[in-house]
Amino acid sequence: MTIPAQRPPSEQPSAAMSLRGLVKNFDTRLAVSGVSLEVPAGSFYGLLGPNGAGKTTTLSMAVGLLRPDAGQAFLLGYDVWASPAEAKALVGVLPDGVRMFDRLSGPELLAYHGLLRGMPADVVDQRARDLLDVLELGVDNRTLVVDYSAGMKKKIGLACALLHAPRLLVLDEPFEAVDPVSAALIRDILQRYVTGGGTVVFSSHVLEVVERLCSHVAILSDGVLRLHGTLAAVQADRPLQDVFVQVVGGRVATGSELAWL
Ligand SMILES: Nc1ncnc2c1ncn2[C@@H]1O[C@H](COP(=O)(O)OP(=O)(O)OP(=O)(O)O)[C@@H](O)[C@H]1O
Repeated sequence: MTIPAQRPPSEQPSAAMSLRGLVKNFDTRLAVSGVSLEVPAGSFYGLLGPNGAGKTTTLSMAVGLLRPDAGQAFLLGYDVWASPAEAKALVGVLPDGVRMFDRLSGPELLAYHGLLRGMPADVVDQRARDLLDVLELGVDNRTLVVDYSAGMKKKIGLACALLHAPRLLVLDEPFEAVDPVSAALIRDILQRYVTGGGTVVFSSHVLEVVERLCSHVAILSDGVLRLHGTLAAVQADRPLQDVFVQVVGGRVATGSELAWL
């Protein structure tokens, strides 16, 4: 039976991403415990949290890579599990820890992604060249992606996410392992993308980047959304670092740790 695509009531949903009560257990471990979040269209949304907080699990459920035990995820008005083709056509995803087809070169990987998305070959070719050039990966670089450095893998993953000019970008730690020059370049690309009407949701541990870029912030810990809203409201005139430590709790050093070292 074919399930009809559920068109949103409005052609322009005000939320680019809407998460409703997402839950995920891994065996006996509750990784995400009822996360609900509205990401306004046109926002630059930073998802923060300590290691193991549930950021990757939440984003994976949000984009249809991991089936939730409970809850729903809507992307630009489409239920990602009921209407996956419609939802995924509008979204670019940089997943964390998902294997790419890394026995291809960068240009081949982009061509593969573009053609899989049904884009015309000449458009794929032109955009792939632009992306490889801008991200300094080498337009004619025949190195296989498996042999790329960690930062280069991040950048080719970002290029794959951007290739079809999606309306929403969901990026899991896009700044991890990239050098400062590339990070500045990626910040610039993403800022221009949001200025042009796109929406970005990304996870990061780099608070300075979040503070500089984001219009909205959410802080997750132990699978629970602790705080979310506009950057100004979340900060309330405090450095984001202070808010983060206060919200997630922090171990206080006594000075006697690893005394044997
Ligand atoms: N496939 C899996 N099988 C079992 N447990 C998992 C799996 N994926 C994640 N977990 C667990 O779920 C919890 C949340 O993990 P997740 O990767 O979502 O955290 P994170 O906030 O992205 O962490 P980090 O900042 O370190 O990347 C952790 O306790 C992790 O050990």
